[in-house]
Amino acid sequence: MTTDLASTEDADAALAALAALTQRARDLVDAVVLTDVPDSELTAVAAELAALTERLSARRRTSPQPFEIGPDGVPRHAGNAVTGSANPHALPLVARTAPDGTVRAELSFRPTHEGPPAAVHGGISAMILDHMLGHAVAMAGVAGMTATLTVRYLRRVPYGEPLVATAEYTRSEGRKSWSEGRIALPDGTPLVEATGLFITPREWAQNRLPG
Ligand SMILES: CCCCC/C=C\C/C=C\C/C=C\C/C=C/CCCC(=O)SCCNC(=O)CCNC(=O)[C@H](O)C(C)(C)COP(=O)(O)OP(=O)(O)OC[C@H]1O[C@@H](n2cnc3c(N)ncnc32)[C@H](O)[C@@H]1OP(=O)(O)O
Repeated sequence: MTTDLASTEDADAALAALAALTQRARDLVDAVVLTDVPDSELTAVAAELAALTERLSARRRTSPQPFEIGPDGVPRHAGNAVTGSANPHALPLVARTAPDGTVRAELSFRPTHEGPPAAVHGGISAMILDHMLGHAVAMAGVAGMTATLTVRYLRRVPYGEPLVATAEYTRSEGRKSWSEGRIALPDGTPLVEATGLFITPREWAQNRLPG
């Protein structure tokens, strides 16, 4: 088994293996957050984890898996902190764009995302909305960096329950574009709303996308 993603022939298999490892790492984080085993067991597991970390570090990249446009024309970014299949920090969020340009993702937070007791941290909700709003402007053909993000927290965001995030591009003026979105209960009750200004850096506007 190789982890050398430079070889296109092995890239898909390596990415699948990395995604499987990443999911194990998420499961591990969840187990750490919720564990109630005795101290002696915590110490033993910590020693095993140190050994595993050393094995993974035998070969290290200098940055996460890159942003790329897949063979299907769909952008993917395995290393992304929100969507990345190869990033344990990612939910991962799977955002889909409808023909009308609306971006939609079904998601469920976990106890590891707790901020206030029994609720999701507001910064985590903002991160998801930042991504959703950024995705909406990107799908409108005006990808940009977040310049401002205004978040309104309407109701406590639960974890462990199915939720829906949606976002729409609203308008552009030159290199500035705006979008809006929300995280809601499946019945449409909004929990958090956001509006954002995204600015297309000069070099992207000249068709030099990042990556
Ligand atoms: C990361 C996206 C990759 C996209 C790739 C393409 C396709 C992808 C397809 C799907 C991808 C799916 C989702 C993508 C989702 C992304 C969401 C996450 C995005 C982030 O998580 S991203 C990290 C946080 N973000 C930053 O790290 C920004 C740091 N910053 C800068 O990189 C620069 O600062 C920049 C570029 C913002 C501006 O730089 P600049 O040099 O182009 O701007 P300049 O000074 O020329 O200003 C031009 C006019 O904007 C006004 N202006 C400037 N800044 C403003 C501000 N902050 N607020 C209000 N107005 C502002 C000026 O006042 C002027 O206005 P006016 O023309 O009216 O005078």
